[in-house]
Amino acid sequence: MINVGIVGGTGYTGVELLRILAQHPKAKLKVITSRQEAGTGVDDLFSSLRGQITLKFSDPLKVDFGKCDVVFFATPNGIAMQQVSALLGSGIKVIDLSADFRIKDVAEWEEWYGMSHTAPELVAEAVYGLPEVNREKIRNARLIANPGCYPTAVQLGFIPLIEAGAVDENHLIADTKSGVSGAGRKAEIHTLYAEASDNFKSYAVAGHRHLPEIRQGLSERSGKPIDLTFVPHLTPMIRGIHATLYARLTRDVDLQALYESRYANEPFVDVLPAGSHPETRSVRGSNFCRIAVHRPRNGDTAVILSVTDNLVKGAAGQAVQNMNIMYGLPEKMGIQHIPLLP
Ligand SMILES: NC(=O)C1=CN([C@@H]2O[C@H](COP(=O)(O)OP(=O)(O)OC[C@H]3O[C@@H](n4cnc5c(N)ncnc54)[C@H](OP(=O)(O)O)[C@@H]3O)[C@@H](O)[C@H]2O)C=CC1
Ligand SMILES: CC(=O)N[C@@H](CCC(=O)OP(=O)(O)O)C(=O)O
Repeated sequence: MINVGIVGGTGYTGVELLRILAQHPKAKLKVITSRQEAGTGVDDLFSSLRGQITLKFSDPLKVDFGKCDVVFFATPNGIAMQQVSALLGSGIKVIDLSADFRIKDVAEWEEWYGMSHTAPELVAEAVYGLPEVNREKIRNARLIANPGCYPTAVQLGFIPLIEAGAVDENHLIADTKSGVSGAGRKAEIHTLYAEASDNFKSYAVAGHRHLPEIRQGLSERSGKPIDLTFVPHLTPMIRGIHATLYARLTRDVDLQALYESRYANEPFVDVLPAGSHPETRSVRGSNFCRIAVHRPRNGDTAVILSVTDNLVKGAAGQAVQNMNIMYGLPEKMGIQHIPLLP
């Protein structure tokens, strides 16, 4: 069994980790923290977990992770980096769902995240937890930087085109939509029901912190710098990411064949039949990324549609996928949930 700790067990990604790991055949939850709910029974706060988890939330400042093999951080940016060094030093592996270790250029990270990095020496070692790209590195990693929700959907959508060198890589466009749970389980005006339930809006058009993460990942696939315009939107739904990606083709390519070939052996990337329009509800609660490719009027613009559940493939499910790989388990173990329909 893998003894697991979760820091931040009451947030949306933390609760998704609880949902998944409570039924994971090889995971044993040992520590779950929450400052606000310390001492409360997990299943008292989340009745859907009744009969699944008997632990109480621990105070993160008083907890001993010594009995854990791996600790997941489902905490705001800037928290994991304060604790990872000590955990690694104790032989405990870390899977960080925050952005603390995703961007290799520490100065760039500090600029976008507005804080000084307290563990810069670990950034180089951290493995970016996108299995479709880094599976072999993930196998032997001590520290995983789990990708963000938008970067997961956008990179999986663009990667086959970038690897094939088939597009103008300096004028990529990512038009992305997220459910409100992407903002986290905290009281903010813009995520209140009265504000978000009957509204649709773009935000951070001038620059979103996922831009450097996506640029880093796609530039690595290309072997040279790429650039893209990334525009996120907040949609009146709870969970889901829908990315509409645009790229100008620089040579003729059979998009359907390219994507089917690239993702043929990927357990969680589903390339839909030609002409499809993937819906976020088709991945709700599951670890799948469903992709459809289009070339309107057979012109020189590729339109790629990519959908994920921001809390699963965009966060907790991908984190457990990475854990499975790190521990030599079947990659789909514990994350084979079929989406809830309709
Ligand atoms: N929501 C999403 O779709 C995605 C989120 N992420 C990232 O994952 C991380 C978690 O996101 P999300 O679950 O939405 O966040 P939430 O705001 O929903 O939850 C945050 C959790 O962290 C705990 N926490 C807050 N501050 C501290 C602290 N100083 N020390 C220890 N624990 C703390 C909170 O509990 P308490 O305050 O009681 O301790 C809570 O359990 C973030 O970095 C986010 O950017 C990544 C991909 C997708
Ligand atoms: C709707 C919404 O607010 N989404 C969040 C995405 C949060 C996320 O993915 O977290 P990381 O920054 O750790 O990747 C945002 O746009 O900031």
